[in-house]
Amino acid sequence: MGVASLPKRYIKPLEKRDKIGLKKDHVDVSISVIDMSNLDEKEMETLICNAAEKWGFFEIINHGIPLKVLEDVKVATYCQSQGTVKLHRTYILTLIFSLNVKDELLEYIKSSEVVTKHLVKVLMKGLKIHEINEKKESLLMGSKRINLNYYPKCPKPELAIGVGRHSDISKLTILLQNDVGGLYVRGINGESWVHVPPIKGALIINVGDALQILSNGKYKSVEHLVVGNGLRNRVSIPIFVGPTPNSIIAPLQDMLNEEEEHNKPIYKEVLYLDYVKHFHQKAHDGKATIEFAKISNTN
Ligand SMILES: O=C(O)CCC(=O)C(=O)O
Ligand SMILES: [Fe+2]
Repeated sequence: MGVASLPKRYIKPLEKRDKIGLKKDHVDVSISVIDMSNLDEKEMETLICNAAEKWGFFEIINHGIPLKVLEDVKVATYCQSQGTVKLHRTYILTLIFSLNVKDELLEYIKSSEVVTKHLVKVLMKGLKIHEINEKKESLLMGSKRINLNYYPKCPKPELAIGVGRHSDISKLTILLQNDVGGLYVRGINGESWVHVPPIKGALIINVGDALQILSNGKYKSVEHLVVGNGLRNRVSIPIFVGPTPNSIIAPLQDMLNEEEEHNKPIYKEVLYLDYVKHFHQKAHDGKATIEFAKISNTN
């Protein structure tokens, strides 16, 4: 799939184009790559919590999911996309879960369970929350959704709509990408866009809005976007880990009691399903969704 010239309907309006890579001098730092096999628990906690606070994004390697499981799910996604002819308005294909990829997906989801739980535990520890009971577990990881994204090579990637600036609404996203690249994260200065380099066997982890709300803003869900590639097809597979739809999300009470500087809640109680609906009501628009949960007058 892919076309020789980009049809008009896929072209992003001028005012919506982000200046990726134009200010080379701004792209001077990168997100952390955390080796999960090579650290003691304390060091790992520090690195993970710092990355979640500062960048909202990090990559993990040696996380325990066999390389073969990761490769198989990418190949299955790629193969699945080849039979599909219709692109979205955005020049991406989000594939519907299909029987052809079922085994690989189930294996991937199952294998990702241990590392997901570990990350959640570490991130909660960073909020001084040491016990995750059943109720909290359903709030933190009660739902999982997996997308299979296929970005066919694109004649004018910088013009195509692609995945616009947004933050994820999930609690945590576990993202697998192939070796093409194109995912950019908002840099900590709030201006630049920083490329998330593909690393064989790595998973990208990012904080979603639900975790920003639960942590009362301590962990950041950060804007990101995807630019297609002129020469090669890209595949990405995010697992969105989040609360169950009927959960009420709000800053976690136990953390408000513990943490001095985060004592005052800045987000109100919101039904997660309402939050999801609010997100889907509009086109991707950076960090606008989280305003929905903000307490408007914090004085
Ligand atoms: O394809 C990617 O790398 C990221 C996609 C994404 O941001 C999303 O599905 O929320
Ligand atoms: Fe995303």
